[in-house]
Amino acid sequence: MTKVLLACDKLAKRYRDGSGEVQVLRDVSLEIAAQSMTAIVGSSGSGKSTLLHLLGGLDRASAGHVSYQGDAIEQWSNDTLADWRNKKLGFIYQFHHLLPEFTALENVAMPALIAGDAPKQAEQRAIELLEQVGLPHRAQHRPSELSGGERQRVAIARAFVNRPEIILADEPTGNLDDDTAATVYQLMLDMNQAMGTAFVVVTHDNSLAQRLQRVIRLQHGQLVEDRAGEMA
Ligand SMILES: Nc1ncnc2c1ncn2[C@@H]1O[C@H](COP(=O)(O)OP(=O)(O)OP(=O)(O)O)[C@@H](O)[C@H]1O
Repeated sequence: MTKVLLACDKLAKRYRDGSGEVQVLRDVSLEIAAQSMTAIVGSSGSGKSTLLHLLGGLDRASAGHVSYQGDAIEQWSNDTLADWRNKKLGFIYQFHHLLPEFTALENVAMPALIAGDAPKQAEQRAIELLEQVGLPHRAQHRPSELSGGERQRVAIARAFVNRPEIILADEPTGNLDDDTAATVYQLMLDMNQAMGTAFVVVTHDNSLAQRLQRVIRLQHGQLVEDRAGEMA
């Protein structure tokens, strides 16, 4: 049986605004298996980013549960959550969020240093990852000296530095042209194959989503479709 890494059960999220409550997610239950690749699609405002944030413990649900290997994360303290996010999860965003004053190498090494790795060890791991994403020659460049696709590849390398079990990616190719987006997608598929890291990828792009193993669709905050993609 496949190991379930991350799961949510009857998840709901409501926001209060001036005129009352807005229900952004309702009754979402799903399981993410180890080493799997899942796309979350749906129109703008359907709740994709909200779901990803709840799965990553970046926000708290209004109702329902998120569990990691069977442990309900809402029971954890903020310190435990932060430690879990640093060591077991990787995050990739639409805008790379690289630190502008640091080199590509330093950006990739940063989460390893935060996790307590020795600087030499963190640097060595960052060099290996920059090689894996095809950018060893850009290690000493700052983000402003890199192309959009290169920055996103550095962000992918950074997401892997602490050997996470799962990477949550929010529109990782949303800011790239079609060809660069396809290359970055292929890189994520290759990294999944090479390291067995699970991915949950929020995307607007149905054709890229279709290249993953599983495609989940949200509509008005509800899970309306859960089907196999091409990779299945
Ligand atoms: N902090 C907040 N307060 C109030 N409403 C919010 C808040 N965050 C998100 N929303 C609302 O929740 C809904 C879902 O937002 P979410 O960002 O999850 O959608 P999405 O599917 O990721 O959209 P997109 O594809 O445009 O990024 C939207 O209607 C949004 O306006």
